[in-house]
Amino acid sequence: MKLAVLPGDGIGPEIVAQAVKVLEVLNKDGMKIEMEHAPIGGAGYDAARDPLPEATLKLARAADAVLLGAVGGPQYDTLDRPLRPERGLLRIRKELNLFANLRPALLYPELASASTLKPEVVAGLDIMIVRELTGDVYFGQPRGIEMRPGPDGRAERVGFNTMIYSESEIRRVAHVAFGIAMKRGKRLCSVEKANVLECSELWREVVLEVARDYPEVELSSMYVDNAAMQLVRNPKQFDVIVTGNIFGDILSDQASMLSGSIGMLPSASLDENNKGMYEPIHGSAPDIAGKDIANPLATILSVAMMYRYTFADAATADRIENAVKKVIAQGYRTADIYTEGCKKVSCNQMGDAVVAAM
Ligand SMILES: NC(=O)c1ccc[n+]([C@@H]2O[C@H](COP(=O)([O-])OP(=O)(O)OC[C@H]3O[C@@H](n4cnc5c(N)ncnc54)[C@H](O)[C@@H]3O)[C@@H](O)[C@H]2O)c1
Ligand SMILES: CC(C)[C@H](C(=O)O)[C@@H](O)C(=O)O
Ligand SMILES: [Mg+2]
Repeated sequence: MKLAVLPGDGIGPEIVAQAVKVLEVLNKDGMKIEMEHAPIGGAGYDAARDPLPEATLKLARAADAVLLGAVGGPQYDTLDRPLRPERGLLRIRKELNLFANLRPALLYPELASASTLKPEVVAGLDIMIVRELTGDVYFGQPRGIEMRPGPDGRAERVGFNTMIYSESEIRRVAHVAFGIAMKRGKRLCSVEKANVLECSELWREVVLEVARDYPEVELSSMYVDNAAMQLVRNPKQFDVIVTGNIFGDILSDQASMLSGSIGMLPSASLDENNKGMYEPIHGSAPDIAGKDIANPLATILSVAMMYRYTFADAATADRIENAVKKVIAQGYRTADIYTEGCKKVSCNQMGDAVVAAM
């Protein structure tokens, strides 16, 4: 297996190094994963004046899977938009056609007290958010900032983006979500804003059409503002959520806090053949970068997802997830999930603890 490893920026290299330790253990046990590192995001810009250097994209295309840390940082925020780290991430998702982004929010029982919500609200939480990843307002044209006449007739700046979905884009991600629901609790909630947006109206219609192929799945629809509220009021009402790119981005960060920390949520971004890119849902966390205090578990759990979805090796995925369960049960905590009485560890120490638990 060939794995493209793209650490990126900020805490990216720190957390990816811990996931690489886990992969090295698997290699020692005979797995044969060939890892090749390449720059992306700000690191890509620094190396090649491109947030997605040609060589990185070539490596990612040739690889069986991609492991990514995170991109972005304040030093890049004033670059022209096409040169910004985030654009490199969006481009690799688009280039590899990774339209289905799986973001599981799962609460490890010992972390109930790390969540900012009451333990009884989050205990037993297990939600899968399926976020469409290559469409929506992220990629819609036209977009830009330009001068237009203002209310007083004088020119003023106007910023605009386009929210757009075709029925084929909605249909393919809906099929992925229904398929996942079939393997879980058979309940799917489609989240949109059909009361206001035509784009969402079409989303709702197409999801209803796809539902005919999955009579066993109980489908509901919810407006995104209500969904944001319900996720905090009673998150356990959800099994699988399917939603568009921007709503999924926001709701998954929100859902991450139900599991104790954004540092706990992994993700898989898949194409139609389950080839994929794996990354934590969080960003490069510039505020804690270089301090060896970031939580690497979301990245390590992303490696488990890689085994489950791209390599179809559930036993290895279980092995990694069980090691994470074990270190949490043993009381190891990075700062973001620390509660009194636990063992506070650094990013590196957490990686070592997972390796020891394998
Ligand atoms: N997929 C990605 O690469 C990705 C995702 C989100 C944001 N970003 C980028 O990251 C930069 C920072 O964005 P932001 O601050 O809005 O979001 P962020 O996710 O980087 O950080 C938000 C907060 O969560 C904390 N945090 C995040 N990951 C953590 C971890 N593993 N362990 C402990 N704490 C963690 C951070 O310290 C910060 O306080 C921006 O440049 C943004 O564009 C990248
Ligand atoms: C950095 C940004 C482009 C990205 C997104 O919005 O998709 C991030 O927030 C994420 O959730 O992966
Ligand atoms: Mg996000």
